[in-house]
Amino acid sequence: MPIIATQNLTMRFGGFTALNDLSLAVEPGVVGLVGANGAGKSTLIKILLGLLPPTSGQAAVLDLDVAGQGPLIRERVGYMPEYDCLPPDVSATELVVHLARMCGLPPTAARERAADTLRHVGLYEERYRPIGGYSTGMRQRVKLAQALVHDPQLVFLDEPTNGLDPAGRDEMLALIRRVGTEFGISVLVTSHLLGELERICDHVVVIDGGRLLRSSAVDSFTEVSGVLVVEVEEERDALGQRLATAGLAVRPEGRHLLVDIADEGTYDLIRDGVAELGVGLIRLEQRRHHIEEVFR
Ligand SMILES: Nc1ncnc2c1ncn2[C@@H]1O[C@H](COP(=O)(O)OP(=O)(O)OP(=O)(O)O)[C@@H](O)[C@H]1O
Repeated sequence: MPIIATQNLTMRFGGFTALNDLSLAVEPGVVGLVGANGAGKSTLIKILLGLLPPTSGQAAVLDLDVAGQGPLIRERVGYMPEYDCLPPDVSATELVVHLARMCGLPPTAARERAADTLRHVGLYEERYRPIGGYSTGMRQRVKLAQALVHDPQLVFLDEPTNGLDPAGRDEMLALIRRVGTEFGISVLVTSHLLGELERICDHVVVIDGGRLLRSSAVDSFTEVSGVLVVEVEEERDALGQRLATAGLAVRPEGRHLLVDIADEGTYDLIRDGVAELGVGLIRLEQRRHHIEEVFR
């Protein structure tokens, strides 16, 4: 059963079309929703939560119709909004316990669930301090915790890596992947960066100007290419010259050489070249496409 299905979904704000005849079906797993700023990602999420009635078309989440079953959808779906409106003078614990109580959990269960969830997202002692003093990364974690505290089947995460530095981004992406794999919760995560979603998603939906560009498994975006990545401990350029002299198409990229695979003999030529130079071979693998290349 698809977790999200839309049919000819269109959303107009006055004369402006934010979503244009969008039809898609998404299976459980970690799903990326990619598009430039203004592509319509947040609008789609609000429609899927039953908070914004579409101009036309249908949409269902977990087999529930957004038109009449919004409250049931929101019971089963967690939502991490793009912009935060976290109260600065309460602690993460107080906020998440409060939101768990609002979802209907009894007091003791709400406290236990909040503590577990905050630990899972990586907030420990600091969870007792007021949110006003938190870093952007900690605030994003609080937003993630409140989306997870009522044990949803599915979470919508709107730009969860916004404002994070590279290390913070990596940690957040790893956390999102764990939500999908270890906690068994399906995820719809938005980003304007294709590259970061490629690393953690099973499936990617790309929208542009409110229209569907592509909806496919990440594997099919990142098929192996006909290029080998070769990394040696030293003598990269000498190896490159040898391979070029032997007739191979070779070019340097960063610390590696990229070698076009002509035929099976290509592997033998690389092996012989490395052996003759007496250097250590660190990496020899077929390069995979990156999603970004598909859209370039
Ligand atoms: N309530 C509204 N009234 C008028 N226009 C709106 C409204 N909400 C969204 N839009 C417009 O619809 C388009 C899509 O907005 P949306 O927020 O869905 O984009 P997005 O892909 O989430 O981008 P971002 O990451 O920048 O928020 C934008 O051009 C936006 O200005």
